[in-house]
Amino acid sequence: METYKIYIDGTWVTADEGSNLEVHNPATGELIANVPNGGEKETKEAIEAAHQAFTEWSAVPANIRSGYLRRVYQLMMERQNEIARVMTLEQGKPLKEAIGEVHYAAGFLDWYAEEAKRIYGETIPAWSPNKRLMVLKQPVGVVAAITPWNFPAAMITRKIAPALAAGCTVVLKPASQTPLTAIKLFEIFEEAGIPKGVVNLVTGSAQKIGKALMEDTRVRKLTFTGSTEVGKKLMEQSAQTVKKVSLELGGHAPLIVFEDADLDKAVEGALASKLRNCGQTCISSNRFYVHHKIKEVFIEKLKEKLKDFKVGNGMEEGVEVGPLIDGKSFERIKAQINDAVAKGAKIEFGGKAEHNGITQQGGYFIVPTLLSNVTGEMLVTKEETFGPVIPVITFETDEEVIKMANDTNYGLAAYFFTESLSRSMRVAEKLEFGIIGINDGKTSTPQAPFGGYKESGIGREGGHYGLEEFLEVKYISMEI
Ligand SMILES: NC(=O)C1=CN([C@@H]2O[C@H](COP(=O)(O)OP(=O)(O)OC[C@H]3O[C@@H](n4cnc5c(N)ncnc54)[C@H](O)[C@@H]3O)[C@@H](O)[C@H]2O)C=CC1
Ligand SMILES: O=C(O)[C@H](O)CS(=O)(=O)O
Repeated sequence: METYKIYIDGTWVTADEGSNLEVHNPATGELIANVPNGGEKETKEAIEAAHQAFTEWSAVPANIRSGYLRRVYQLMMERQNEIARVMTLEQGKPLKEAIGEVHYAAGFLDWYAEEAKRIYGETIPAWSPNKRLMVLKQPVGVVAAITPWNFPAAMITRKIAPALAAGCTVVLKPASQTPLTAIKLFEIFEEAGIPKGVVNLVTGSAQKIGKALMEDTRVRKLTFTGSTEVGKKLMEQSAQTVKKVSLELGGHAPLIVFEDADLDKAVEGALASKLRNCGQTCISSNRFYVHHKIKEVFIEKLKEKLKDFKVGNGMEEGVEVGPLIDGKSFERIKAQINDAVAKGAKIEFGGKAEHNGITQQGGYFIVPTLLSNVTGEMLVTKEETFGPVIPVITFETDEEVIKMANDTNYGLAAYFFTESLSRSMRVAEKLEFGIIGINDGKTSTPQAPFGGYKESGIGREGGHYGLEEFLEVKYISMEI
């Protein structure tokens, strides 16, 4: 069994205590690797390395920093099969989807290699003839990045690419379920020649590593992707040293099918936004609001398509829906389905939840489950699902469905299908969500701002917005 190392100050090292964390294959439960169980000591060493490297790295000319990012992009694309295979082994997503994620993740390097060269300041006309006013953009400093298990490559590059482009240095703590993809990326960072201390990787106790990062005044920025619950905890901890924060948190996306929708487009969009990564994404549609006049035909069309989806081990040819990440997710989703049925929902398709019983660390599969007669009293309409469940709720008027769609503390993504231009603008403006898909269930792309309203987070990642999160604005007033 391979035991990997963590990357601190340009060196691969083990954890001081010598203990390791196990990594399991969620499709089979088998143990696939060990990684260092790092804690406060390793985290402080990583922060010191990033702090020491910052002065030099932030002074590297933008076009040189851009060159490093470009080299990382090239190496990721050359190694895409190797990275994808590791991702499927530790996260479970089908290999084809893993390749897609590597391309998406590399896309942030491609985008920020260019953005690095366009960090412009400005001059401002002074009101006094003997004054000159100007604005500089400067890197915020040492960045703490904490990432989730569901997109083990893209959530890392969506943070590290803009951070390096801005001239920041980084300490990353990846999810304990998916450290191997992070290690692959750091092998590439090293091969691309990124100077020692600029990027640092620590695996181990989330609480200990998080606490050390949040308490340290040298860490000036937290960028976090994960649950709203953990995001709130980290936001509280970062307040003690007033760090800048970017939080990409949970979601509970509505998907609305209006009476005039192109139903084939709506079915395609619904499945794309629902079954990607087995529904384990923060922007997956969670609530399907369908106009009552087209509900039956929509459900029949969905059922027809669902029959084609093969559930199984992501390494197998043709599998499109992999396993859930762990037993906790499996139990939560089963409970949501059972709660809905107990309160009157009908299982139109799926509903079969099976565990191959090998270990508690894996083998959890849920067949995509389509529920009708769903009402607002059911858990599926209130709690984030993070799994392949499609609850269908009917509506009659635009005002009614917008009210229901907005009735959540989340505000990340929302989708709707209509052929009316005026309805498109009216509804898009009234939905309280940071990402809106109109006749489109696949909205994520490196050049666009990703982020949410309300308890789905603070700040944006991607596009030029994502770079601003790692920059300070400095105002200079000069008397001449
Ligand atoms: N808005 C977005 O872009 C995304 C949101 N999510 C949300 O995250 C959840 C699922 O992902 P998970 O990884 O299970 O979320 P999670 O919040 O449990 O973990 C996310 C990361 O935080 C770390 N962490 C957990 N407790 C911590 C603590 N006390 N201090 C420091 N770090 C800590 C974990 O080890 C992991 O690296 C879902 O709610 C999903 O909606 C997930 C991915 C993307
Ligand atoms: O973890 C997630 O859900 C991602 O942020 C969604 S995406 O950006 O990979 O689409």
